[in-house]
Amino acid sequence: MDQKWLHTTEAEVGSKSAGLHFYIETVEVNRLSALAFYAAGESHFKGKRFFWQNREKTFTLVGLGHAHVIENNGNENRFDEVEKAWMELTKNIVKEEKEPQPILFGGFTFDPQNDESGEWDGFPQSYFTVATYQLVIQNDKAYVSIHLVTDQLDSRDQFEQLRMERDRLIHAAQVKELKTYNKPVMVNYDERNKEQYLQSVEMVSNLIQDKKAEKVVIARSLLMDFEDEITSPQVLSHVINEQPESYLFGLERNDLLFFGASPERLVKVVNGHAYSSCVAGSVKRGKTAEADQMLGEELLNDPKNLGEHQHVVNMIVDTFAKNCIQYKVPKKPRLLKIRDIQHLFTPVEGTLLPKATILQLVKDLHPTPALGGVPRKEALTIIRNAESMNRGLYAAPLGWVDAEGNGEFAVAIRSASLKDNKAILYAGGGIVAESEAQSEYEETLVKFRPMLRALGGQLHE
Ligand SMILES: C=C(O[C@H]1C=CC=C(C(=O)O)[C@@H]1O)C(=O)O
Ligand SMILES: [Mg+2]
Repeated sequence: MDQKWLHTTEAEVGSKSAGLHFYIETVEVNRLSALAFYAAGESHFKGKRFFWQNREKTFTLVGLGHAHVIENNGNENRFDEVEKAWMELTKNIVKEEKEPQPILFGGFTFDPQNDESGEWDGFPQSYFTVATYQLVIQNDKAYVSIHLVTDQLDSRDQFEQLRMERDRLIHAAQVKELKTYNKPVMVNYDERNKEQYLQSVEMVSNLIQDKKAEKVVIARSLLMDFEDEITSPQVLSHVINEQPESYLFGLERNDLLFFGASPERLVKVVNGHAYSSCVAGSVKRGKTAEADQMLGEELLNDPKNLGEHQHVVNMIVDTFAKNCIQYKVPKKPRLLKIRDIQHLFTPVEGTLLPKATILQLVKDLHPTPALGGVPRKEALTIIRNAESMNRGLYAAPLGWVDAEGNGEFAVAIRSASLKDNKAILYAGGGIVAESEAQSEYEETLVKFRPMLRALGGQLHE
């Protein structure tokens, strides 16, 4: 097996009382399949895996096993708690130039105050892990790191075992031919609470006409039953093959897999520079190039969608104004076209003030009016009352941060959760005064498509 040893290091980490040691060993390996690496963890690490790929496909991350878990059930302070725990764990780590560092991957649920029972029962409000085996593919190079966080001073034997398992995983992932996976066979499909959703949209749009709020994003869910149990490499393989223009993600916790293909960045930080994107306002793709262009032109000039969009721009710009030395934002939105849908899109970027961190930005930005509404607090109360579901990680910040404070979070839309032989898909849309229930309903159908397709469901095409 071709692999180049890069370095092994050890640091004393954690709060003083914890007395923890963080052992890291990184090797560079010949190009391998990220999905095959993930799949190689099927028997040993099921329920403790994650997969992430950025929109540009320049960064792929896979985690198998848990070296360390940071989770909590806080509300407002949950972002600070995760940040503090992560800083404590990594403060003594010596950074090796040009090599991936330990990465913390996970998400914050959409709304800790939602107590609706369902597939998210028992899921922490913040859930982050450092993988035992971390695969990073970037700049055409692949790196596999072993992470061990332990209170044992002499971990040589344990580490030797970890190396053997690492070599097995690498070997399994250096496949010549990629495995192909069948589509799941669906046996039942249920648009849950469709009537209630239509009524909620009416009700919320009336509230907005009465000036009780300016914009509120209302979502619904769809249930699919399958003949057999589905594995997470199986669904991820379809998402990877079918949704090239999006952030691709999968996060397992026990018997739940949450996965999706989101076009929307919440925030990315690279060396003190921050990037966000306002994505709100939608229309379907056209069947021909001309029809597609016409639909796009209409979207760029449609007051209802421009209204939906502007709320997001205003809020993200305010957040950047507060956290940045300088920032820039284009005057007008442009189009973001993905496989099934086109959106209004405005990128925002800025140079961060020294005290601003990625997790503080996530805290300030979540939920943007593309997922929550305006005013934020009123919108969240309306959502809690109007939606008969718990969003869990749907529409929530999901992503990663490293020890230097670089990282990226997407908003986990176009997503679904999977347990045994059942999947629940999520989609919503921004309701404003001009919203009509039927066309909002149709917009959610388009937004369900990516996950519906990945799961072998019927398509309204
Ligand atoms: C809430 C969702 O989409 C948001 C992102 C882009 C466009 C949206 C819209 O036009 O309504 C939504 O704000 C979803 O896909 O479930
Ligand atoms: Mg919309």
